[in-house]
Amino acid sequence: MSGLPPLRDVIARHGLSASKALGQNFLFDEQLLDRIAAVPGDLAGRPVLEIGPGPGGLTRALLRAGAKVTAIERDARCLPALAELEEAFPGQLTVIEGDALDVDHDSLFDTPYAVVANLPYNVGTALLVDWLSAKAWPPAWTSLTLMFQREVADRIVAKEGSGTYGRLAVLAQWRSRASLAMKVHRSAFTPPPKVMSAIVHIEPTTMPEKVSPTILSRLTEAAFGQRRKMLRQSLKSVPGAIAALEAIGIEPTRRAETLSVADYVALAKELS
Ligand SMILES: C[S@@+](CC[C@H](N)C(=O)[O-])C[C@H]1O[C@@H](n2cnc3c(N)ncnc32)[C@H](O)[C@@H]1O
Repeated sequence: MSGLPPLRDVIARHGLSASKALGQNFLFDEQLLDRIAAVPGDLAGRPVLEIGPGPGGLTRALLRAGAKVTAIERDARCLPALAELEEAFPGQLTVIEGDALDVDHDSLFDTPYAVVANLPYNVGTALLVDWLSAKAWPPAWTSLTLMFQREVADRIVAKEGSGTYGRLAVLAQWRSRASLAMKVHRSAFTPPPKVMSAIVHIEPTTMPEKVSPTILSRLTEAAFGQRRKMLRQSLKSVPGAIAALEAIGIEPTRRAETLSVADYVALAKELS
């Protein structure tokens, strides 16, 4: 949008040197930021939770798209730059200073909300696991649009048979649809990180009936914990699992990564 100063100027004016400890790699390319903000679909008038707005590059793009953004940022140095955005888009932005891992996100919204974030790797994965483990399904979030290291993005969307397929793929796909929305080159960030990135987009689907999330989690933990072993060995620690394999016609000589997400769901259902 016209009227906003270039992001590089905002950073210089507020002295926002990127902090390595906070995993800060900023995006300045406003066209790229607009493309990321378009991934969740039309955001006009919709509530959005943004984690880690930093100097506000992605925040601007979300505001331009008409979203009503609630943003949680840990680095107090960024707040003056974000306050300028609050002024430029009256009534559209609320900023909360704090650690996103400590905030109850659902309590910030009265209606379902989309999540959009460019986060440091470890925080992003921890939050992703929390969002995907929501007790109520469908959850309060309508979609997750998240930047990850390319290798983590691959693990989230992986299909059976691939080397990156594991617990994270099953968790992200058993009651959601997860797709790789966009690859982002490391040179798009300032400073550039060592590795490539990608945006993953996740939407909840119908939760399979009569499947205990706890049992599903226990199964994938045991199976992928010893992914090179045959299931008859790796699943020994889960009571009833070997019999359940046979009951649904899965050869116990197979290995964890050969079972599809649907196979794990069927197995968990048999045990639930
Ligand atoms: C990779 S930078 C992205 C900044 C900006 N969204 C962009 O795309 O240019 C990550 C941001 O997350 C913030 N951050 C890191 N850990 C956080 C946490 N636990 N809770 C909230 N924000 C966090 C950092 O301070 C930083 O502003």
